[in-house]
Formats: sequence, structure tokens, C-alpha cells
Amino acid sequence: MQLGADRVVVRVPATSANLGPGFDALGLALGLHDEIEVDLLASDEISVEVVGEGAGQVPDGEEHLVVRALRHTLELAGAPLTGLRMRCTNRIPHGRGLGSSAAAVVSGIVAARGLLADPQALDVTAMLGIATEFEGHPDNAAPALRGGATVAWSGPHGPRAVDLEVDPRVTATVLVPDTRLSTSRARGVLPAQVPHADAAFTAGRAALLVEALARRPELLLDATEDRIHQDYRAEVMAGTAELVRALRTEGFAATVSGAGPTVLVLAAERQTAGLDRLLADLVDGMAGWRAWRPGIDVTGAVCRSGSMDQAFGTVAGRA
Ligand SMILES: Nc1ncnc2c1ncn2[C@@H]1O[C@H](COP(=O)(O)OP(=O)(O)O)[C@@H](O)[C@H]1O
Ligand SMILES: N[C@@H](CCOP(=O)(O)O)C(=O)O
Repeated sequence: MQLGADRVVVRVPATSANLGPGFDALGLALGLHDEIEVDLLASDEISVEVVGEGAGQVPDGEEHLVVRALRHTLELAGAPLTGLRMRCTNRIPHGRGLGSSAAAVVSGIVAARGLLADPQALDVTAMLGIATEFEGHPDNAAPALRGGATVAWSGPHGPRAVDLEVDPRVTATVLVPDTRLSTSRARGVLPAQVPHADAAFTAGRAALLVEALARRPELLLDATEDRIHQDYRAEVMAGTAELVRALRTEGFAATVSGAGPTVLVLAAERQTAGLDRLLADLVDGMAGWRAWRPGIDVTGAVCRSGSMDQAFGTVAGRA
């Protein structure tokens, strides 16, 4: 396949995975975005400028995660990359459980698609498959691509995802510490097996969560219970575990966001005033933590290439 454009601009949302019981399956896109501008070069130079999160920390060349995903996608499409100049404006904090690595990978894949002469050749399912090769699990990549809430799974034909309904009364609040924890470390403390009773309990809650998100926010507290990953992870995120416990005791549906250490609180709109009062007590006394309510992103990844805009989420109509 041929390249068609020489410049793309891509925007991808942060994501909160698991939502409690939906380990490696459920995810929600948040209104906090990374943006990249990519210009192809005729030479083989790779130059990366990073502004915001990760500046001075992530690689500035071939090893940059966005470049790796972009190059890999173009190779798969049969249109190998020569060189590029890329500017990244990063707003998603790294190593906090807000899907920064998935956003980077999805940015690279979506940018590569936008550079192709025939972008339609790469559909959302194919992009999810490539993202999952990098991430190892599809739960962040699916909402990063599609926006809203998704359930993703891997079957004989590779990763797939479907969109879930989200009641407009549902709000998402994140409590983000200034300390990082890599996803691989937080996966490393999980056991190879869990008791059958805990698996059964958690599967039931994940099923209930689909209904709670769609139209029964009053069920969110019960529906976000989990027994297969959060307790095991408490040893590497004590402050997170304590916050989740304190919030749940007060009736709020708090979970570990992704692999942590951020806390996600799902609440019905009418609960948010009470939540804010509680957070003023809890979080304001905890050095290094900040709380914010970024909104739920329903647009997913957006790509501008030439005069064409393409989005993969609910606003633009899903591909
Ligand atoms: N925008 C980005 N550009 C380059 N690398 C990134 C970017 N975002 C994340 N990464 C890489 O991914 C790592 C964080 O990934 P991970 O441990 O999975 O945490 P997270 O929960 O933030 O996805 C960062 O330390 C960095 O190496
Ligand atoms: N299901 C994964 C999700 C990781 O999300 P991240 O935002 O922390 O990368 C897990 O729980 O390990």
C-alpha cells in the first residue's frame, strides 16, 4: 500500500480500565487527551519533541512508544516509514493507571492509518489487534479508540470490543497521586489462580456493572465490587487501597483505576456534591494527591489528515 498524506494530527483520550470487576475487559474513556502532530520526512531522521507529561523522560527517537507503534503499523500495511518529525503534547500522567501507554500506542496506530493512501483498509478491529500486541490486554485500547465505555475480549479471531451504554447521569472522578507504579509491576503481584468463589462473585458483579452503567447508577457501589485483582495489589499501593476502602465505606463506587495507583470514583450526578465534601476531607489531607473530574469522552481517537477528520467514537458514528 502507498502513503497518501505527509502530515497527521491525532488526539487520543485517557482511559480507566477494569472499573472494579472487569479485569482486562472493561474500560472507560476520560476527557483528558494526548495530542501528536506528525510530519513525514524524506530522510530517515526520527525527531520527537515532547511537551508536558513524560518530557525529558521518554525516548526522543526510534524507541519512543508512539514511533514504535506507528512504524509497526505502516510495516504491516506495506508502506514502510522513512523518517518523521513528531511533536507530542502529553496531558495523561504516566504510570498512574490512566492508560498513558495505551494512548501512546493508539496514537501511533491511528497516525499510521491517517498517513495511508487508503485509511479504510485498517478498520477499528484491526487497530485494536495491533494495540493489543503492544499492550498485552485490550481493555484500555478499546475505549481509547472508540470513546465511552467498552467491553473487550480476545477470541480465536483476535481482540474484539463492543460499546456499552453509559447513563448520562454517571460521572467519573479520578484521584491521582504524584507517585508512579508501572502496570507490569502491578500485574506482577497478581496470583496465577484465584479461588472459584471469588471468580464467580466477580463475574456476577461485572455483569451487573453493565446494567448499572447503562441505566441504574444506584447499583454502582455493588456493581464495582471485585475480588480478583484489587486486594492482591494493595501491597504495592497502600494509599490507593486505603482511599478506595474509605470511599466505599461512605457509599461511593471507588475502584483502582487500571493497574493503579489512581482511584476512579463512579457516581451518579446527584452524589457529586457529597463526594466533593468527602474528598475535601480525605484527599486534601493526603500530600501529593489531586482530584479531578475530567468528564467521559465519547469521541475516542480523532485523526486529522489533510482536510479530512476521522473519529472512531460515538459522536462521529462508529466505524
Ligand atoms: N505519551 C507517551 N509517549 C511515550 N511513551 C509513553 C507515553 N505514555 C506512556 N509511555 C510509556 O509507558 C509507560 C507507562 O505505561 P504503564 O506502566 O502501562 O502505565 P499507564 O497506566 O500510564 O499506561 C511510561 O513510563 C512510558 O515509558
Ligand atoms: N487490565 C490492566 C489495565 C492496566 O491499565 P493501566 O492504565 O494501568 O495501564 C491491569 O489491570 O493490569
